[in-house]
Amino acid sequence: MPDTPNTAADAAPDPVLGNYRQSIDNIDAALVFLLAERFKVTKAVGAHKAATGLPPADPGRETRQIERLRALAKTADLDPDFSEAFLRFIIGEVIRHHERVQG
Ligand SMILES: O=C(O)C(=O)C[C@]1(C(=O)O)C=C[C@@H](O)C=C1
Repeated sequence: MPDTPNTAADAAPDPVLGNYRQSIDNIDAALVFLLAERFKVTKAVGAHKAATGLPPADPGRETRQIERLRALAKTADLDPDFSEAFLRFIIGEVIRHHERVQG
């Protein structure tokens, strides 16, 4: 996976902190690629919805996604409230994209 090098400002004099930051940078890069893939798919979904007259938002689907993500978060020892807020933020952005496509 391609990555941009750290700036000098990121370089930590403490090697332990430096190693942690290297992992954080790798994880952040993965998140960006994962989000890019998700938005590629939702862009296609938005085009499909516009072409077939489906509404931008599907609240039932969102409820099921959030329920599932909250359960996964608990299993992963991640705060379920944070996970829900994160997913709601992304879905909100997707719905805005869908609405723009529908005009
Ligand atoms: O699954 C859909 O119908 C989508 O448009 C995708 C998505 C999502 O981002 O996951 C976005 C909006 C909907 O309200 C539900 C889910």
